[in-house]
Amino acid sequence: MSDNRTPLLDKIASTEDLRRLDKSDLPSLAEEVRHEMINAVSVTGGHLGAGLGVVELTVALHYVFDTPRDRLIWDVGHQAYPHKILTGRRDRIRTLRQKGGLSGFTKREESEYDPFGAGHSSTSISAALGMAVARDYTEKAHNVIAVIGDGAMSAGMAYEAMNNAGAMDSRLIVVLNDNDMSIAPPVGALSAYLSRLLSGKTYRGLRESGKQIARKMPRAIFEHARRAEEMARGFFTGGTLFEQLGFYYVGPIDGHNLSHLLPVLENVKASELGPILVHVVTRKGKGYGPAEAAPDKLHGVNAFDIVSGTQFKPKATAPAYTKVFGETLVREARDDNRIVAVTAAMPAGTGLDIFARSFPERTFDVGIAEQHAVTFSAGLAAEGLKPFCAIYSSFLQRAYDQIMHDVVLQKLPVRFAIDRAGLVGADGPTHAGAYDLAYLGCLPKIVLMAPADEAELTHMIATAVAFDEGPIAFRYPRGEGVGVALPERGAPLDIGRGRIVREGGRVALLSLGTRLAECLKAADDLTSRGLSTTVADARFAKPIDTALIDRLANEHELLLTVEEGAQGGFGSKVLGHLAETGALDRGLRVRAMTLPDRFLDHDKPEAQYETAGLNARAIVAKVLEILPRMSEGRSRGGLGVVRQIVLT
Ligand SMILES: Cc1ncc(C[n+]2csc(CCOP(=O)(O)OP(=O)(O)O)c2C)c(N)n1
Ligand SMILES: CC(=O)[C@@H](O)[C@H](O)COP(=O)(O)O
Ligand SMILES: [Mg+2]
Repeated sequence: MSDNRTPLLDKIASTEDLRRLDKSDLPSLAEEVRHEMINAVSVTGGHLGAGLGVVELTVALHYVFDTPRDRLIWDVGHQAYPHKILTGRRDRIRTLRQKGGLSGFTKREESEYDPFGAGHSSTSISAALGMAVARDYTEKAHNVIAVIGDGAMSAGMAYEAMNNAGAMDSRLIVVLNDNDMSIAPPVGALSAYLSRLLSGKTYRGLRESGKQIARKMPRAIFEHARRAEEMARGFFTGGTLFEQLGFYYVGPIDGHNLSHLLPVLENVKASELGPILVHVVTRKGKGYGPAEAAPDKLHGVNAFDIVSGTQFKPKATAPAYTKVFGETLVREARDDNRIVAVTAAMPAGTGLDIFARSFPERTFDVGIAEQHAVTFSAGLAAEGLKPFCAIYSSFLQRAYDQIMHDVVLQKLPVRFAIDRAGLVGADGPTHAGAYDLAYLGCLPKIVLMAPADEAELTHMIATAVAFDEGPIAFRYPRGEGVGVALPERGAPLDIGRGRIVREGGRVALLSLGTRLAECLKAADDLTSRGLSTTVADARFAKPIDTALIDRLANEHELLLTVEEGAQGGFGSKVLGHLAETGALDRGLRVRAMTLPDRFLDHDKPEAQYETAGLNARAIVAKVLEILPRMSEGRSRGGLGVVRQIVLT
């Protein structure tokens, strides 16, 4: 608060206003931002701990740098809520992740202060380097700053970017926000290295870090000496990894102490050095007890009670698919010691935390490194183990070449457990599991399954355990199952065989995955309109069950496929098959219902499916849209009664 008790935040419409404040006001401003953020997220839910940890850093960066002219890029973007509050979006902060509201990540369309959109991790240094090189090329002079977390720093892409940046002299500032946490506790040698880096050093304040920078100026002199100096520092003084990669390392700095942060950032801004890495140490969840105490559990939250930190979770009516996966895999692994599990920094998100509790020595968290996770799994499989590589559908996109080149081409029996398949709600388009059916379905010989409910998931896990001939994948959505009884043990399925769930006469709905429940609702509705409807569960997107498809095609007037995936997936395969067999020439009506060919914004999942036209209502509408036309055609041939039935 300022002296007259007007909140400082009320005076800040833009970062220009922030920069007009006296430095002495900044700690109070930071506290206000923190309270504002806690308040907002307590209502909206969202990513809590990461943003709280960078409140002071955010204030300092906008105070020192001339944003948006200077480009500030937040890695992942899940920590950008304080940034949004300070960059003209405070009035909409309580719309975070709600329909029509602010995105939970940075987004170019949303603000000029978001020069690069994110959601997936470890892209910031590459993007920032590209922007820095473009700036130099166009002879501009602004700064480019990437802020990347210690977790995100575990991904290969960050090193690809540093490798490139370290060999160039482009002025680029990377702030490493080291809170010693990923979503789960961080893993790997780099994390251990950062801890060692900290343990030997006390925080550097103004004088020390000022010296760190001053040592490296002026640019002209430094340019000549640069390589020699780097080598000397690297070899003789045991310089940091970052220095050896060609960066100037500044830090470690207490990221909650504005009187340390500001002068260091000012020095960094004033320097003309090539890539600089500022190592800032923060605490995830800072300033909110429950988030500090359990940074993993309060990484992402539902709406919550601020006093107790208790989250408001709707009562579950069925177990989550993720939990069913974790528990089923434990049961399978008790009988098969070749089963091992791989996660890329998402043990709780994928349910492998459950597996890890029973089999810690058979669980491998490789960090945010999906590409490595896949090829590492390929190696495990090559030696006869049964790796279950559990990765969210959208993050698996990262590892496409590894899937093709390291797994599928070599026919290695890696089992892909693809969580968050389909629309995911508040995380929006970056996290939607829309494409796996298309991007995996075109790979030769891969087996691709999608359970209709949680019991089917247990069967598919058993199928994957039993299947040793090559790669096999099963994809399932975020959230709860449908509440069916779970079998004691899953039973392996016949590869490539679907099932009829309900027999009808005129319309056939062929569902892949958990839209089956919507298909059954649609079938009830259609039947009540006189359109007897068969519902089948394809189970396999690859190989498709051609016998089942041919039967549906031969015995019905209209065949609709329904899947929670983009165009080019299961439906395309069915259409291709029917075209090939001549069923289309014989007058069969076929439609593939998929996600639309556009990105869908964050919203509640049910609302997203309504927008996507992939629920019971849309299925019924689609059938009614096609059959009147069909009945008109048929009526010329004497089936006029159809029209009458449909229109009632
Ligand atoms: C490619 C990819 N894999 C996994 C994730 C899931 N994820 C989001 S944030 C996060 C942890 C990031 O840790 P860090 O960079 O240290 O940021 P912090 O949350 O600690 O601030 C993970 C694993 C992701 N967003 N992108
Ligand atoms: C930022 C990020 O990528 C994760 O935190 C993600 O939001 C988790 O999603 P789930 O809640 O579906 O695990
Ligand atoms: Mg971290």
